[in-house]
Amino acid sequence: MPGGWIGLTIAALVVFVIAILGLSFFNEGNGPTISYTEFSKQVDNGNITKIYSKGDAIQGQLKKAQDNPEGGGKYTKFQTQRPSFADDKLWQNLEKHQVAVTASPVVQQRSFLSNLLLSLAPIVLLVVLWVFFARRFRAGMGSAGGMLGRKAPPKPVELQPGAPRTTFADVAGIDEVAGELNDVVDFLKNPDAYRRMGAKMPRGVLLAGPPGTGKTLLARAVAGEAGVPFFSASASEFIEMIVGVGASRVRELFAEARKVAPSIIFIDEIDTIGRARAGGSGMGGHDEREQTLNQILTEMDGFSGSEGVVVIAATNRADILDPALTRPGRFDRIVNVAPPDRGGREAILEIHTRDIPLSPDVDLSQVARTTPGMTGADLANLANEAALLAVKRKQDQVMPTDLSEALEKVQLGAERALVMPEAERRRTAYHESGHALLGMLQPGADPVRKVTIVPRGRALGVTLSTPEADRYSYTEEYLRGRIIGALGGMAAEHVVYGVVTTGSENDLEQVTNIVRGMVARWGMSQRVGRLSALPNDAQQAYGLAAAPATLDSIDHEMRRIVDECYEEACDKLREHRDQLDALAEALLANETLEEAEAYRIAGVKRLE
Ligand SMILES: Nc1ncnc2c1ncn2[C@@H]1O[C@H](COP(=O)(O)OP(=O)(O)OP(=O)(O)O)[C@@H](O)[C@H]1O
Ligand SMILES: [Zn+2]
Repeated sequence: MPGGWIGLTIAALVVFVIAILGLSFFNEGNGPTISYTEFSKQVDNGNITKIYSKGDAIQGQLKKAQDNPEGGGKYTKFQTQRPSFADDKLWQNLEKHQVAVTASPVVQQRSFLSNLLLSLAPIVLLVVLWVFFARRFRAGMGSAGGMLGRKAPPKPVELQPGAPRTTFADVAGIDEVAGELNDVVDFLKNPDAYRRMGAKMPRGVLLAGPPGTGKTLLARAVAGEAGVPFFSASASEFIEMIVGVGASRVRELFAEARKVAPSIIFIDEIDTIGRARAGGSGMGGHDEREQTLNQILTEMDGFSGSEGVVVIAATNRADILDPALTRPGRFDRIVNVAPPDRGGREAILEIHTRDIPLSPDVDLSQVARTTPGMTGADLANLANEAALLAVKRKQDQVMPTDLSEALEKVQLGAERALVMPEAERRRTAYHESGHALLGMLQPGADPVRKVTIVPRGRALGVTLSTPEADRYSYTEEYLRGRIIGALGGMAAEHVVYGVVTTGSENDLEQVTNIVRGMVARWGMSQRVGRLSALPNDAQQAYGLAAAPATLDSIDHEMRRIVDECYEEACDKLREHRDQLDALAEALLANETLEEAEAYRIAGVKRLE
């Protein structure tokens, strides 16, 4: 247990310091140490009154004070050491000068230092005990730390009862996300109602999204809405500490939170400890990470679910997280926090200019239009920079020019390109419109729920289609429709620009998966026939493998189907070009279109 050796180290240091102090204290009392030559001279001069000797160590007193060889005034008391090889007539000399000599036997006496230590032993014991109990006591209070290089752990931030609370009103542009967190708030407000019904609440919520999208803000808002204490820690702080401390800090944090439950624990940057474990245990830092992660998982497993402690974690790398973290009963609720669209940006700007006097000429919706790609943090920064400029210029209001100059500054200062070039936005708008329009036109296809050109992860835009009800099997027509829809983005770029970009990688992956299944697994190609032409593991274990000729025809058939679908996609888009244009323009203006809006703009009646 680290506490033990930390305590011992401290005690040892304390003893050491006291010993040094004690030594110098004793030295003071016995005067400076002078050379034996100097001592002999004083004896010859008859300037010694008495000495005390123990072995060859001599302490003594002068008649007349001499200049201190160590500097700092005069001395009368001194000490010195007689060299073992000295063959002077010391005794005769002392006698001659009538020096009083006292001596004590060497054998029975311990050395000066051990004498000192022995006399200090009770004190040392007390100090050790004190340190030990103080540490235990402090650890029990959940705030150990501050001693000897041990980094003081972050103190849980509880919301002060009187302090202004963060609420959902402070969060804008991510309404869906706030909605998803509403039942967490509800639960925290009234855990008893849930307990009575035997309902289990999610223990962990994972907020996933790029930096600055308001994940921390959201977690605070959940606490604020529910009026419960908020404990915040950053996962990286756990592993910066010395080995073994990360896990105990986690334990402390959860213990504190349980004491005041219902409450929220927020763990930022969970990916720093929650990365998928690369096989095999690595070096020290690695183990520390794992121990800390395991402790978090253990604490979460320990929840009965009705204790009312909800853990909210944030990451911008949800893709690399250890699957153990997202298992049921842990962070089983993943909430994606995307950068805001135009409407969202306007709302965020409104929040962050609440306390800034704006000139009536300032049009926030115009500012929102010119800031695609910016996150809530970027916009908060923008508003602040504009206010700073206005102050510098001694204006009493923020003018449109302040905002546009602040925007330039913010964009220049930001490392990443905040704003997608207009040409690329337009191309993305066409790409997504292609997916969406073909999805709408395809009979039997899943309805288009949402189209957006707000980037998510590595995707520049997203078209979301989900079925009305669960599907258990698929017709060939449906699968072709899916392929056509997936090729819609590339086809739209082809039709509108005549060239294609790299933006269709994921689409093509999806297409390949579907068409491989059609040809090699589901018997939808006459040429390959009704057989499972890509053997599964079990079949392979029996040595079953597709013949080269079969592989050839699979390849041929996959290409044929995809080529046919691509032709059809391009033809359809050419035929419905004005609908495609209308969708793309609407996307450029609004960035996100919901289902009803999208169908209305495309002029397509939803096929039931
Ligand atoms: N949706 C939003 N509405 C209002 N303000 C926002 C929003 N998103 C971010 N902000 C502003 O940006 C600041 C920083 O956001 P926050 O720290 O919550 O982002 P984050 O997603 O936790 O970022 P990181 O991943 O870097 O920790 C907030 O304090 C707030 O002022
Ligand atoms: Zn696409």
